[in-house]
Amino acid sequence: MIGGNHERNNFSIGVQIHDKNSNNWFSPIVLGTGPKPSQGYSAFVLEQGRILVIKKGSPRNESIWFLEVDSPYVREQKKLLRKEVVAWSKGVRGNAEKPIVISGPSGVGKGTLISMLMKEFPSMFGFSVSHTTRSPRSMERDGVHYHFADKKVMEKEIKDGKFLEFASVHGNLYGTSIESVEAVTDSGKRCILDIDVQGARSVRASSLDAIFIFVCPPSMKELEDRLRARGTETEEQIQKRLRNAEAEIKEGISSGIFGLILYNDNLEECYKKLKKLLGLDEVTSVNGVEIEGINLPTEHTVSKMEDKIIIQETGKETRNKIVLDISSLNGGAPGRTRGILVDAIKF
Ligand SMILES: Nc1nc2c(ncn2[C@@H]2O[C@H](COP(=O)(O)OP(=O)(O)O)[C@@H](O)[C@H]2O)c(=O)[nH]1
Ligand SMILES: Nc1ncnc2c1ncn2[C@@H]1O[C@H](COP(=O)(O)OP(=O)(O)O)[C@@H](O)[C@H]1O
Repeated sequence: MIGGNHERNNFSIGVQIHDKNSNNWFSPIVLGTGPKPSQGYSAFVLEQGRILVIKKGSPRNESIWFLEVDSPYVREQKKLLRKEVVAWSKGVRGNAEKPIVISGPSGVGKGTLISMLMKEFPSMFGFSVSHTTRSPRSMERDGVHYHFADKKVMEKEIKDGKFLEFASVHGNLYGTSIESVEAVTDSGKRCILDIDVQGARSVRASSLDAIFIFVCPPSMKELEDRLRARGTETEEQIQKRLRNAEAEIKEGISSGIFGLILYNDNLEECYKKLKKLLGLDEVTSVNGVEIEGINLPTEHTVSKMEDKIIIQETGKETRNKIVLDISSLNGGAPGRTRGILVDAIKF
């Protein structure tokens, strides 16, 4: 049962599950940010364990939602949390392209390449801001480069299921919170994750459908030079990072986690290759492609024909129709956003 909760001024709608066998109602753990209560809803049970919820009278990009009740993502979370779990995903227009995981040894140039990508395509990519227990470098800002976290607090949040993945790297705890990925995908942008090989392995084993890129240095000597030239670590920290680098490179190249391997010798050349891998080499526009919100007429009727949902405007002379192609559901991050193809037909 999905329902509003106006009386208690709780501004998100609640979910309850009815167990037919025991005739009991219970409240599952609800992951993701759900829709706010509205005047009316239409709902359809879809294949793959999802319920499509369409809200009436909603502002732009607030009207299409999926409650995932038995999707692969939800099944995985149920196992992890050992409780009943459901997850909200927001429907966004377009393909909600796959998130990009970038790994590589410290100092290889991951951060530099990601900054170049975000600068050239600001509306296309968003960075997943990780949590870490390491101290900030002088140029780093909390909430922008990392969420600098207290170890105890972060460990508790990991236990509570708030993290997509986490790992201990160079003696500190690092992790990607569900909320960080959600913040990027909710804005319709393609998410970039800069995480280590262990984190990439966890993401690979999860149901997050991502592409995996490993960045390699031209040599260990060059890696050492870059780390020293960056000047952000003490000698002891540099030594630790170099010791870890050899194992990381070996695993990165031979584990089969990474479908794409990129050598960062000449920076400009490497950046060009990265753009080519992401299919961006032909893109000349600075703003790239935007995934637009889905804008529905306030007053409408909803019907379902095979795998199309038809939303028809009512109460006006121009009766606009919007067709959602639910067979097109793909990409995005489960439990956050789902891409959906939308056709608008004007009469
Ligand atoms: N698993 C995991 N690794 C992360 C995360 N965030 C950063 N890392 C990795 O932690 C390592 C150290 O990162 P950082 O301290 O910023 O140093 P840098 O790589 O030398 O810039 C790098 O390999 C990052 O890719 C995360 O959320 N999860
Ligand atoms: N291809 C390259 N050639 C020379 N220096 C580079 C190259 N790529 C990155 N750098 C420099 O190497 C240092 C480490 O890069 P950074 O992006 O911080 O690495 P990471 O995020 O992988 O730890 C930075 O000072 C950066 O300017």
